[in-house]
Amino acid sequence: MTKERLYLFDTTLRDGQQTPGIDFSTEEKQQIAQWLDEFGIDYVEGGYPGANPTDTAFFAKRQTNRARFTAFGMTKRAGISASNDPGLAGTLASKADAACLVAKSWDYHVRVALGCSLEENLANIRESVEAVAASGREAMIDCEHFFDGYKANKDYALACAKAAYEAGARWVILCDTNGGTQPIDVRAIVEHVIGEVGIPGDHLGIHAHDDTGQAVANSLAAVNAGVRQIQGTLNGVGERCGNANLVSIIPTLLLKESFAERFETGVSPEKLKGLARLSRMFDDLLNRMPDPQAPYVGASAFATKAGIHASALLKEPETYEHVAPESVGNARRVMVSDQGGKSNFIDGLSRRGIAVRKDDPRLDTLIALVKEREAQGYAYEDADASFEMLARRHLGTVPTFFNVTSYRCVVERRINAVGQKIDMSEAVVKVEIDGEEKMSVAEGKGPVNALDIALRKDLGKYQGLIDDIELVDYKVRILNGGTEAITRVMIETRDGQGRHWTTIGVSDNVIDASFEAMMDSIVYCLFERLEAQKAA
Ligand SMILES: CC(=O)SCCNC(=O)CCNC(=O)[C@H](O)C(C)(C)COP(=O)(O)OP(=O)(O)OC[C@H]1O[C@@H](n2cnc3c(N)ncnc32)[C@H](O)[C@@H]1OP(=O)(O)O
Ligand SMILES: CC(=O)C(=O)O
Repeated sequence: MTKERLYLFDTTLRDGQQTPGIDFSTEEKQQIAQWLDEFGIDYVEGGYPGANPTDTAFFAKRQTNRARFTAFGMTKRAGISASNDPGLAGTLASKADAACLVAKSWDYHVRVALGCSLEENLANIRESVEAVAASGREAMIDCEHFFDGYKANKDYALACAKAAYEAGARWVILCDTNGGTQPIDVRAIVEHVIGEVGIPGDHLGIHAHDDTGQAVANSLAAVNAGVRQIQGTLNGVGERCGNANLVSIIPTLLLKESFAERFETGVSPEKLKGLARLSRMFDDLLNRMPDPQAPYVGASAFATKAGIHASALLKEPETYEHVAPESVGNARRVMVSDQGGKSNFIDGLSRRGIAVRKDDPRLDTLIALVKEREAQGYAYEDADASFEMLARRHLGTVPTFFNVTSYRCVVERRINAVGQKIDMSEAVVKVEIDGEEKMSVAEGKGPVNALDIALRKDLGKYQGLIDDIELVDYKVRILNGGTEAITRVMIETRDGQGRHWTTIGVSDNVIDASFEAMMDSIVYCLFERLEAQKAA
């Protein structure tokens, strides 16, 4: 069966820029446009030339190689010609291949927001499309509030779409601007536009907002009804609750039979394997934590804690995975926690090179130990190194490298003669190595930092093995309220080769919890490195 082409239109750099908290620089726009272009997106809407200096500068040259570089704009205002309209002039002066102009298609908006007659707005749409086409660019019209407009005055909304199409628009995009339309209505309205108005589906697009959490569903409903262009953004950024998330839509189109057997897009299965990376690079550029539960690409999208799931998953991954994680560049994670059974633990241990048979009684006692410690406040699912140390200690394979015989830390605030506050934290750690006691003293920015420095200052013969490690993240969580609270500390450590590991400590004393996590981190590092030396 011949597949129909679906066109992907990305508006991260335009509607995404309307997201509270997002403000791209020109360099960031260039980087994102390059990612989208290489990924196989058909249209990259780069912004609104003429509206601000960043977008005007961005459109001073073509920023994509393969994708059509698209400028946003709005239809000309009433009372002036297209050639004299300053807004349209910015769009037409740009180096864009295509222009997507927003047009009012809800009569209420024409009256209230534009303040012109319904007929004048139709003329503005026609003349603006003609001006774009005459400039040699591909013309597109975003029919703003199309679905709300259709419900309020069907004939007028349709007249706007028809005016754009008949004036030569390559694409007429039906926008759910306020994001409140339901998939069943999107489908019925799009079918009506195609069936009764006569605009073919391969000239129609959908632009959906996520105000009811259904922008992806609405986009797919529109495709099922016949549209062949989908507008959306990376990770669903966009005004208010965001736009349709292309990072969810694209794998659905490529991997779900009901779409994959009917359609093809510019994204190849090979490129799709870079989807998780693209999504994470974009979050990184935004300085945001990736959403672990993001469909397809989140760190938890193919993770399981549940013992019953892990048991089946390890026999046949398809039992609990709707698609293969590798197809989108993600990975399966079978985690160890109080929700796990033998399957989770055997998998977790074997990934760390620890072989334990299912009938080994030490496996049952290790599981019981983890569950008991999780009840006390530990959480091993993200503390990989502490889990490994716990398991290895339980199996009797971790030597005692050193003993901490005591530690102390002091926090002092002094007020000097001119009333300035001076904070000082000092720590003293005593360790015993091969019968010899060593004492280290350090000052730091706070007590945990001072303790960290003191603990790693002099570990005698082991010092060379830990010189390149540093504490890169420190998280504290209070597990119950009040001054008697139990505190959980998670520490992330990195070494000179860029390897990371996470350890955990739990105590009713935050310093003690921190110290436990730091100790696990150092012991884990020594264990790994000495084992590697033995194996070499
Ligand atoms: C649904 C969407 O997401 S549409 C995209 C929305 N994005 C943006 O607005 C971001 C970029 N916008 C801007 O930088 C500015 O709004 C500009 C430069 C475009 C215009 O700025 P200003 O000229 O100062 O106008 P202002 O922003 O106050 O108001 C918008 C004007 O556009 C008019 N307008 C709105 N939509 C349209 C349209 N489709 N066609 C013609 N005119 C329109 C409004 O009636 C209003 O005109 P008025 O000032 O005569 O009342
Ligand atoms: C054009 C647009 O962004 C909208 O209607 O939502």
